[in-house]
Amino acid sequence: MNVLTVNIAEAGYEQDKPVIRDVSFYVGAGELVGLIGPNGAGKSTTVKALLGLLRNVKGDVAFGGGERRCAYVPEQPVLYEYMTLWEHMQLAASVHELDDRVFRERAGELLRLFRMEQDRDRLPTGFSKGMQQKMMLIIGFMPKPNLYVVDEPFVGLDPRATKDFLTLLNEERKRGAGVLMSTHVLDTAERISDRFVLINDGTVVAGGTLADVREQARCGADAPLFDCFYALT
Ligand SMILES: Nc1ncnc2c1ncn2[C@@H]1O[C@H](COP(=O)(O)OP(=O)(O)OP(=O)(O)O)[C@@H](O)[C@H]1O
Repeated sequence: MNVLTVNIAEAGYEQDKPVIRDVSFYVGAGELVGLIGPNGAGKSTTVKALLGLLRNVKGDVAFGGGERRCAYVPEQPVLYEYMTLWEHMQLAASVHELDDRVFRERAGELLRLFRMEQDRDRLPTGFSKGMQQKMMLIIGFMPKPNLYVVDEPFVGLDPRATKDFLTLLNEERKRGAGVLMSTHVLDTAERISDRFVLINDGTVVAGGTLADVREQARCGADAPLFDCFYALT
């Protein structure tokens, strides 16, 4: 079963000025798909298009797996200045209609995991960049969705937080959640992704497993993802 199927013919910010073209891929239940490509290639535009945040989209996007469809973890934290971490978490819980017992249980686990228990009643404007990013992850993980769309998670997180995040993501994948992860950190992407979608200049230039991508890039059987990326872009 696919938790996400994307068939975008065209999408962009202004009418008749498409930024991406012919972008098609899927994310199966339990799969992690790495969305990779150079700066300005169209990764964020693809993510915005599939989340329904762009007006000029031609094509179809289908979410599978029933309720609690999708959690989006943005690269730039989105936060309310006058709300504490705990209040942000409560807001997310109410948006996703979690009942209070489930909310408290998950909220406690997530605060513990990301070592933010001491910070729950603080305003996030006083948090470091990494702490703000952890806050976005906590909020994203709370509803236990079928699909996670995660934008560049590795840049602000320290090694310990990265490991905790990946551990949690793996647990979620075992439960059947799929993940679409946009990133520039290719060695990590290579290690954790089941498949890749490589975007360049607004369109998909390669896709599939690492072996598929190596073949499409005419790279050798041991070539790292970085070399394939370089060859294809
Ligand atoms: N709000 C916007 N309005 C108009 N054009 C935009 C807007 N945001 C991005 N673009 C254009 O869309 C193209 C693709 O940008 P996009 O942000 O999707 O790239 P990206 O692959 O996410 O890059 P990066 O790795 O740098 O984040 C670029 O040419 C960019 O200038």
